[in-house]
Amino acid sequence: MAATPAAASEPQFPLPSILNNPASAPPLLIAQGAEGRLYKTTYLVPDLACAVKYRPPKPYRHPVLDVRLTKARLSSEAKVLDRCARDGVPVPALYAIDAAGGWMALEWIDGPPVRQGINDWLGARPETDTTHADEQVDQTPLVDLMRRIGTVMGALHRTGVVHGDLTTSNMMLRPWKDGQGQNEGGEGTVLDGDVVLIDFGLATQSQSDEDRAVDLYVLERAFASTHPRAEAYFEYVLKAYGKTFKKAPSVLVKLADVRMRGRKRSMLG
Ligand SMILES: Nc1ncnc2c1ncn2[C@@H]1O[C@H](COP(=O)(O)OP(=O)(O)OP(=O)(O)O)[C@@H](O)[C@H]1O
Repeated sequence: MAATPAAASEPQFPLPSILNNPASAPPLLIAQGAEGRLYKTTYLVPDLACAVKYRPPKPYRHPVLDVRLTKARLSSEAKVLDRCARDGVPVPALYAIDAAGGWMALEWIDGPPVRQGINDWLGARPETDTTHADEQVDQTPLVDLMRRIGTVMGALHRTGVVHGDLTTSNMMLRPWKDGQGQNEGGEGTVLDGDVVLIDFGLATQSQSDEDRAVDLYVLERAFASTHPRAEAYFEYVLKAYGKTFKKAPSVLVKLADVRMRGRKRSMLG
């Protein structure tokens, strides 16, 4: 969705003070979902961009219940972000939170969602390029990205967190510093960047193979429907994941069960 200045979209609720502060850049509405809104502004100093996730009050809910629910959800999201950051899982840094006020301020990730990177990459290539993953030397940057996704998923699971809503829209590509990771000719591609996981609104803490396998399955399904031309590349996510922590191979075995159940369910309608 295209970003619009917040003032132009006339919210029917007062914005929290962090978004009205004259010392910060005027908030830009980046995304609006059923639960919340995502604004771009600045934090503390004019050149530190930040993302403010705001969950406005829900008029259809009892106000006491509404505050409790919003507070619980934001606190749980913040706790997960904190845990990930502590263990080196790439997630946006948490700058500030007012759970009762319904908002948290996060590091601004200055890159596109992985979904957009992959679509741009595929869009610049003829259809036939992507059918046989192993034979396409030209697709190396895509294979590399798939491996980076698998490694990040492994880091997340190793830390005891399952995301709960993994899609290529909930991963962003944080640009590399000059020269980092570029190929020999020094040329960058639309797939460059560190994979950063976002949107932990449905995340839970779990160490179970089953929960981890379902997390992978959700991503596998989302990947196949969002990027059907690149479906064959998903195996690189799983191969990389399998090498990340001791229990990863047993999660992959469990994934086969989860897939089977998924197939049965879709056959039964
Ligand atoms: N830290 C960030 N930096 C830059 N852009 C971000 C950041 N976090 C989110 N975005 C952008 O805003 C969009 C929505 O963010 P997010 O998915 O976290 O919110 P949401 O869908 O409203 O959350 P929820 O599913 O918990 O209601 C993302 O798809 C992404 O484009």
